[in-house]
Amino acid sequence: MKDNDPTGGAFGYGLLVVGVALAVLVGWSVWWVVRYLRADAMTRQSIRQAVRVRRTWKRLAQMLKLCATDKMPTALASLANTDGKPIKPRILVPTLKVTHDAYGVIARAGCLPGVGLEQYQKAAPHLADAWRCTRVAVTQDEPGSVVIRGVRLDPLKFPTEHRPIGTVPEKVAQWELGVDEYAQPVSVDLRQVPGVTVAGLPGKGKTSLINRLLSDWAPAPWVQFACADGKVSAAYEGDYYAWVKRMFAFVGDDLEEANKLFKHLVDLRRKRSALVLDVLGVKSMWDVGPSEKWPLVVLIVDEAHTYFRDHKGSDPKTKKLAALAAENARLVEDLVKKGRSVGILVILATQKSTGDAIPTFIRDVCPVGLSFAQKTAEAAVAALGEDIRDWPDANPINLQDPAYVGVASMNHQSQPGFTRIRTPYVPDAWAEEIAQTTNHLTADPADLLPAVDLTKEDPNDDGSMAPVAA
Ligand SMILES: Nc1ncnc2c1ncn2[C@@H]1O[C@H](COP(=O)(O)OP(=O)(O)OP(=O)(O)O)[C@@H](O)[C@H]1O
Repeated sequence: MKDNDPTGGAFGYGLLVVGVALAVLVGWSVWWVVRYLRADAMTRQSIRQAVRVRRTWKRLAQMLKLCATDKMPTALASLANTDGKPIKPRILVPTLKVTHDAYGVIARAGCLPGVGLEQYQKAAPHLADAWRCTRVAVTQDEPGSVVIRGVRLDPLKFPTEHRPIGTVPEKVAQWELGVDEYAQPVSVDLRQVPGVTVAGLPGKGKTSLINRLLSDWAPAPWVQFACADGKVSAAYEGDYYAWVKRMFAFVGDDLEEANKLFKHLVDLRRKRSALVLDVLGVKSMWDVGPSEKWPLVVLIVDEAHTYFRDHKGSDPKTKKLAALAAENARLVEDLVKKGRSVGILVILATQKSTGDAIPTFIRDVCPVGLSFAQKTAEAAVAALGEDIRDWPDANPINLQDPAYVGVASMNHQSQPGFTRIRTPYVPDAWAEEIAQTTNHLTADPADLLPAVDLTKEDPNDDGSMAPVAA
């Protein structure tokens, strides 16, 4: 009887398995083809690169000495070895999982006895050659494997754009900056940071960088902005015109006006210092985070040298300007040195990189520094500090090529070295849209505080006036 034929049943079952396997294979191939066809030209190249990397890995790993040799036979091999011949040592090839993005490949490679981070890092230049990458970096984020990032194209040379989404950022005071030389996102946590300096030759992207911070943060009720733009006499002449209504204060290049603004902010700093414990119940605002009632205050000082530069001359007008500049520097120093715990952040930008553009006593207390292209090694040092001399690859004097407009070198006091970042361009129209939809959030942070008497003298404060809660 045909129905009871066991070979027939096994055959049918086998056909079914083959059919399912074929269907899976076809489904998987279609998925890949669709993915490939939908990708842009750069990503397609990366997909082909990833296939090549996977295909050649076994051979390449052996040639680059990234394999290990296991001379000890396994129990199974010993059992199977009935003819008594010596058992061949096993060559262990590290596992490799490869993914891709527009810039190149990201591979996770397994570690083996004697083959770890150090060996992979040594092999990185050869991996770059074999995989046809501009750069390869090897890092380790967990024991047992390493991440190999290979970029076929230099992400620093590809201009990008950023469209702000107009919603409150998920993370408080997180500054999304762009991508590094391996196309990895770079952001800086500006909580607890009192000052940031931004330097660079004209037209290299300083304003666009600050525009992004404004666009991303403006929808948040926990932030208020003030701006001193030394490039213009009136707001409508400059880059921040669209933002004026989202700012509780704006001044142009008038030193006296700027002086008034800085004094207002120093008063705010002193009031907040007097009130922080009473109002927030903590000594530092960052213990509870900024809020609508106690917002983070961001002061942008663009073309900072306008307000601080030395005025030389003995006529009364020059003397007055010199005195104002000196006082401005002292006031801004106060904000940077004492503003952190009460939620004040100062961002200073300048085209000029000399000691009087951003006085070194202010620059050195700003934990984050960024510099776009610079013309001379001295200017790079003035912008980023002496350490930049030890990091020639990251030196902003190498960013003068027009392809690097929008690329900055950054140092952060919490980590050694410098990171080069491709910052995106934020077209004015997109920034204006955000400014318009968020200007109802503007409030002067001083108006949000209870009254404080700032005139009482505190004998413990070096003879200066200290505020006393009223
Ligand atoms: N991140 C960027 N990517 C690509 N192009 C950019 C970027 N940032 C700025 N640009 C281009 O450079 C021009 C000048 O940029 P921006 O005004 O930001 O420079 P700046 O350094 O602030 O100059 P200045 O010191 O004169 O104010 C922009 O209009 C834009 O065309």
